[in-house]
Amino acid sequence: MSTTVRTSTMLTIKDLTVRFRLPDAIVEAVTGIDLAVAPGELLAVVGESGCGKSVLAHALLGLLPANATVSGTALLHGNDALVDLLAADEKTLARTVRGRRVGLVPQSPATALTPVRTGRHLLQETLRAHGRARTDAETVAAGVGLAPADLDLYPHELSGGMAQRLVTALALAPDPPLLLADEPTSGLDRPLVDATLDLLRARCDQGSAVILITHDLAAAERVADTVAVMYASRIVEHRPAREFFGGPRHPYAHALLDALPDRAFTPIPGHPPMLTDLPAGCAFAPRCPRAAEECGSRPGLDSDEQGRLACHHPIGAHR
Ligand SMILES: Nc1ncnc2c1ncn2[C@@H]1O[C@H](COP(=O)(O)OP(=O)(O)OP(=O)(O)O)[C@@H](O)[C@H]1O
Ligand code: NI
Repeated sequence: MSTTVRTSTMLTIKDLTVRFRLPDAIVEAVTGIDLAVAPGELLAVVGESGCGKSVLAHALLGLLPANATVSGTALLHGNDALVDLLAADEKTLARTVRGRRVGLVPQSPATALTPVRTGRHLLQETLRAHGRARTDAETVAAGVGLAPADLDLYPHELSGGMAQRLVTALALAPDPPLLLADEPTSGLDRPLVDATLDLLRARCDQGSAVILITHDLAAAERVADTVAVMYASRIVEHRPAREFFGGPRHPYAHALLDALPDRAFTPIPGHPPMLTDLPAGCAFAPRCPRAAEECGSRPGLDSDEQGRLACHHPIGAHR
């Protein structure tokens, strides 16, 4: 973990907002996200189910369905030309961005894999498509704990955990400078969880940037440099991992940590709000032990000593 301020950036997201049109409602899936990630940085994006984590990743790669409206900018830096991922056309995204400059470990590996090809075929095809034909598929597979024999299986013959490892290998194979890993450890046993996390960490240490989307706070604690907490489509806290795990300031972030088995193991009462019907004020207020009258107006995401926080009554505030 590192608390140093980085000067270069790999991706700069400004005011990213995603709405889904439904026949009788609008889903406020992602709202006003400002976020940056630097080469060598592992940013963990955490939060309960349905808070907008996957939609954020899909927006960056132009993978949202037709009922979505996206606004904002997402500048991808790096050795290749600067590109705004939110303004780029499908041809640019398909030819130069997806896979090559920005890798995605998708959340649902089973649906992401072509059913009629073995893992070996898929991996070799990916390596070839990205100019890495001389890289051995078995070596890449070994990195995620897949044996050579596993590669000869078809997707339907893979266990959930094996499919998960295969999609991770497929995302890593082109060696993208930015990797979006959406719940890459789901369905894995603890040793494989740790091995996958350490693999992502190693990529960062070699200079890649990784955005790790996870509901597993323990995973984030193991490898993240920075943590962004999402609640009801917005970032509510963002700071270096060391400070975050040492004592988050947002009551929601605190509750998330308290829910961990090796901490208080206390579930958060209630449920997140419906994204079709968000309250005007702080979205967490109805579940928050610190909520007061001011929380009826929504707090801005303001900078504090180490990061950013959106809360009228943060933990550790001297007032
Ligand atoms: N195509 C769509 N049309 C309408 N609503 C959608 C669509 N895709 C996603 N949503 C909604 O957007 C919200 C955010 O979903 P998202 O998948 O980003 O959540 P998440 O944080 O990744 O949750 P999980 O941890 O369960 O993966 C959810 O309320 C979801 O129902
Ligand atoms: Ni998701």
